[in-house]
Amino acid sequence: MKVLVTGGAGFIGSHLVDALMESGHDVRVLDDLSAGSLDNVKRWMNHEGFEFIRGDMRDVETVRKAVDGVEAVFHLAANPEVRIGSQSPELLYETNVLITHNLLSAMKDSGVKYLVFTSSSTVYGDAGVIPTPEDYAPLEPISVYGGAKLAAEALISGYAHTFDFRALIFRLANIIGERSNHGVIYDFINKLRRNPNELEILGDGTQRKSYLHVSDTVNGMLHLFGAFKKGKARVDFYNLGNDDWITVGEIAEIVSEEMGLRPAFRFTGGVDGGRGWKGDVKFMRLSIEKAKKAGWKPRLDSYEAVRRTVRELLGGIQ
Ligand SMILES: O=c1ccn([C@@H]2O[C@H](COP(=O)(O)OP(=O)(O)O[C@H]3O[C@H](CO)[C@H](O)[C@H](O)[C@H]3O)[C@@H](O)[C@H]2O)c(=O)[nH]1
Repeated sequence: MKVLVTGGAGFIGSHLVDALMESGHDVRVLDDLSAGSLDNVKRWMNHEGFEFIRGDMRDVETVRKAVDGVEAVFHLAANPEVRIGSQSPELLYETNVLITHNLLSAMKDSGVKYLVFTSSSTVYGDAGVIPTPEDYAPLEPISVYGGAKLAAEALISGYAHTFDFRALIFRLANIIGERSNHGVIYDFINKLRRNPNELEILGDGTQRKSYLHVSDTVNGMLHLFGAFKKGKARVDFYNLGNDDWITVGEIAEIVSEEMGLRPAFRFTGGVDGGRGWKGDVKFMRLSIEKAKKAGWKPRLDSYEAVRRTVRELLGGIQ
């Protein structure tokens, strides 16, 4: 199958590209390299069946060229920073909603049959039910980022029903692993490299969320896409996460231990009752029963995924 991966030079995208190439698909990547890196895909650069387009999806013509001739689009291009919502809401709109609309607009005049989208747990906001199932309502995001992801989901559903393609939407927990270049583990490692004696922790450290390793994420996406293709649903939704969860304070302990340090922890206190920033969901654990029933389960729990990621980012595991 010939596929387009938007954001394919990014963190999750490049791991997905590895898996797709390894299973013999033809892969075209569209990436503006704003957060991703050519290094992440360099092993495929001179490979038959691999094509790289550097381009910004805010440009409609770029997107139109990228979808030409592909059967499926994996849409991972996005700005993943929840925390910038109060300073740069327009940027989150453009890099999550506008680019998705440009993609849908290009897809309606093309032969693309499937769209796979990486949405986020943040669409649930401060969910009243934990673990939160896919049919939880009302969806009330508390960040501009979560709102942008939900808007993108809604547009995808509307376009899929109107223009006869099928869409699979993943609501991801906190995804971590090799090549990630943002988020709590990356931040803690960098802070401790700068000052090994003290670690600043945003919020009160009790923020508790599910973390899923990128290898489990990509396995889940491809397994469930295979199942989705055999089914009939026009649009379907799956949470991908873990059955357990871990606090930011516990993550700080694991990072310190793996770096061989015993820093003093300095909690900033944060906003709105100990959140790291405005819009930071404090408690997040998704129900993954639907994905499990379809035959997927994570290999690493949240604690194992965090420890493995710390080792990967420190350079121990390639
Ligand atoms: O230096 C830091 C950085 C983060 N945190 C805390 O660590 C937790 C996790 O923060 P991340 O930045 O790692 O991740 P987010 O929960 O904000 O969001 C991540 O997971 C979401 C889904 O759950 C989205 O998909 C999003 O794109 C992705 O970055 C937060 O509670 C935050 O307050 C700190 O205490 N100190």
